Amino acid sequence: MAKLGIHDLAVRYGKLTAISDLSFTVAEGERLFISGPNGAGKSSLLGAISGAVPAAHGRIEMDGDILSGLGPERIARRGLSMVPEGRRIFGGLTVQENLMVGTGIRRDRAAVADDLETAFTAFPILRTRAQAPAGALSGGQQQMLAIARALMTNPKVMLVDEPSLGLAPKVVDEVYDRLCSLQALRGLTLVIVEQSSTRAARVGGRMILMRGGRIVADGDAAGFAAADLLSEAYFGDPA
Ligand SMILES: Nc1ncnc2c1ncn2[C@@H]1O[C@H](COP(=O)(O)OP(=O)(O)OP(=O)(O)O)[C@@H](O)[C@H]1O
Repeated sequence: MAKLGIHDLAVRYGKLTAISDLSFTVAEGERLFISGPNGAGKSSLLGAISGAVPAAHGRIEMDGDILSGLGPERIARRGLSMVPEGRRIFGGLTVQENLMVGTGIRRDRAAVADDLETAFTAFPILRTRAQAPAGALSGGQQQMLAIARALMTNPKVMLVDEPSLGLAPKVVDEVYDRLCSLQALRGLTLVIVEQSSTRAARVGGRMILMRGGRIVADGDAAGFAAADLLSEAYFGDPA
């Protein structure tokens, strides 16, 4: 059974259709990149999966259970967490306080302590800066904090919206290294919005290319760089 199933999804904002007729599945442990130009509907897709954006139509399933309509908190409880675009960390809170923010929904306090330790082990800089205000971290460190915070709800599926945004290429390398190690360690299923298809090809995985709220291509990220599919998606006539 697929870990995630998206069936005939549509998202609308008033009269504007951001996503229509979108269907795909994600296997357990898969790394899926969602790419495409600005306004393609990538963030709306992640929003719909995480429950932050209501679907106008269609069905979203995790492990065969319907998530649609549950709302973000109940979806998070089921094991799906989101690293939002722009990180959205709380600059005035300490690094450790940021990590603890989402754990209120968990009753297993001993496991929360274990997960804090895992986060600190995965991102040693966060341990070093645990009591520092999160606003004092560099952009790359804030991205690590946002990823570590999403881990604190013990997810099985993690959605990551544009982790590269505003970061230098070397820092992006480091962010992806950590993300991939965590994926291997935890058996996570990852869905990552990544504007740069070259980056996706370098990291490796499957890639779905969106344009105008629809899927225009779906395949191995490494294969995309060579094909004309990308320029077609970015510059060709809308489907
Ligand atoms: N809250 C909103 N209200 C109205 N329209 C919205 C809203 N959010 C997104 N849109 C519109 O929906 C369409 C898809 O936007 P979305 O942000 O999902 O695309 P995207 O591929 O993530 O783009 P970007 O890379 O610029 O973030 C765009 O036309 C956008 O202007």
